[in-house]
Amino acid sequence: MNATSLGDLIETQACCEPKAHLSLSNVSVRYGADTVLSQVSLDIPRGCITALIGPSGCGKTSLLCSLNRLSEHLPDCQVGGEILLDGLNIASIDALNLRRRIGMIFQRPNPFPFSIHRNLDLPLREHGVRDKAERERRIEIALRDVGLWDEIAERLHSPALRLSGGQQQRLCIARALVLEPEILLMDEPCSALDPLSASVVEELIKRLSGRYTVIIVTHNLAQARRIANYTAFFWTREQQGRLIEFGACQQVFEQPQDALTAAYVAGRSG
Ligand SMILES: Nc1ncnc2c1ncn2[C@@H]1O[C@H](COP(=O)(O)OP(=O)(O)OP(=O)(O)O)[C@@H](O)[C@H]1O
Repeated sequence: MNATSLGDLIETQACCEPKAHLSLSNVSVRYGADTVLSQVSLDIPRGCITALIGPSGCGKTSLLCSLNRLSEHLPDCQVGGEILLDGLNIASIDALNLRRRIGMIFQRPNPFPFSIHRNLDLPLREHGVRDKAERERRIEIALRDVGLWDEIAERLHSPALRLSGGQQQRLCIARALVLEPEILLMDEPCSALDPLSASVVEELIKRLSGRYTVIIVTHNLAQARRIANYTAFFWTREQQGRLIEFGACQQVFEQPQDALTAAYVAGRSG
């Protein structure tokens, strides 16, 4: 991998604290006998947006799912190597607590088939927030954070599935935020939305950086350039996904160190 140290990278990215929030060492992902991602070592900077890019099938989603151990629920999936969250191995963290700290947003908005309010109240209850006033406080803050409060405050108890696709996706982001996470994993969060809703969600992701560490999988290279501070480029070699290059977004797009990266970001491959 052609990457400078995190300290060097941070100097070019004033928005970020120089500490790694997640540290990956030799992470690999297998489904049964097939290794689909091999030997990924990467420090994810705190409070920044890191985009994972690369052609279809190179293991971006598999990597994302291993970061909050969602992969444990995928049949035959085995994750090797070490993933540290603030220096602590995620294998040693209780899974419910880990998923509170590391929220996930999927490609297709997936609100629960309940009211808008219950979509946010339920996770709070599940995570043991017993005080109703506290739950209401957090629900309002989360809805304000995603810019939904003014749009839906009058109909909090109406079905979430009646919201537009873009509003549903923002509700799903609020559902993660209401648990006061540190990290948000986003798997192509805009790709199923119409262009206007996609740009609203993209703006929201930009606003969330700084407060949260965001790791976003995107096929939209223009989007990665617009919103990411850092970019990790993956490629499949010998049938295994590999991290080819990681660096400040501008460097990866404008001065890639690897010929594969250069071809991909220029649209000549993948
Ligand atoms: N649950 C699963 N069981 C078996 N193989 C899987 C599973 N999920 C993914 N794979 C395989 O792992 C490889 C990597 O898939 P993954 O979805 O992680 O790649 P990706 O880079 O996110 O692709 P895309 O950009 O198309 O979403 C692919 O060959 C895929 O077929």
